[in-house]
Amino acid sequence: MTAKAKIKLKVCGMRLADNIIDVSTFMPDYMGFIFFEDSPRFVGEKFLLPEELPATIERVGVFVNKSTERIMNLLNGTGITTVQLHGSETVEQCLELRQNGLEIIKTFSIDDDFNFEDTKPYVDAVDFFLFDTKGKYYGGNAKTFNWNILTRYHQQVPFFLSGGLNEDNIKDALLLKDMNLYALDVNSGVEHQAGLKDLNKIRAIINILKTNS
Ligand SMILES: O=C(O)c1ccccc1N[C@@H]1O[C@H](COP(=O)(O)O)[C@@H](O)[C@H]1O
Repeated sequence: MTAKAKIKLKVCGMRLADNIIDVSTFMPDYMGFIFFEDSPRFVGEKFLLPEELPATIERVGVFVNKSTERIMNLLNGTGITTVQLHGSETVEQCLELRQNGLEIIKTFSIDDDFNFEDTKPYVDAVDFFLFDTKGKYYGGNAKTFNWNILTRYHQQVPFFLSGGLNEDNIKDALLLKDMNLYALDVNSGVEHQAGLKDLNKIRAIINILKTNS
């Protein structure tokens, strides 16, 4: 019998060097950096990661409807090799970015009417899906969706779960682990203010993950 893999943690929306280093002491599996100008968590045009950031923490660039050329330019010199595509990016663009050596996380915004057939064309073009709550904003809506909808998911591609995750609901999110859940993605639910993460909330989440997965 093979042991089930531990559910991974991604802390997204990081932008301030000191806060990045402080959060890195908890060793989340992934950290996300938002390259979307309209977000309060936008990292800015000339973003560079602090050199002290441990190499074992995977870095993810989050983009919304940017061209491949623009994504490659923005990532140049950052060392980021995974992208989270959080808009209506096509299968063709996912393949193109893969050909440029990037790992692909493709987001789908979920509401009660979401049809998981829409994810099928992407199966061979991405590494992971990310299921986030459909809301007013592209991301960072701070709301959960009805996770029961995931029973309709075909489970071919491992997925990140996001949308309003926090220390009060993360234990329930872990109950999805038999559905090809790969990682939990926290953002606004662990903040003092947009882009500034609360270390106590991160610590609480790490402890819940340690004792429940
Ligand atoms: O956080 C943002 O401002 C943002 C803007 C544009 C695209 C994605 C964004 N964040 C992503 O949204 C989800 C859910 O966040 P939350 O937990 O509901 O705050 C998460 O994957 C972030 O990466």
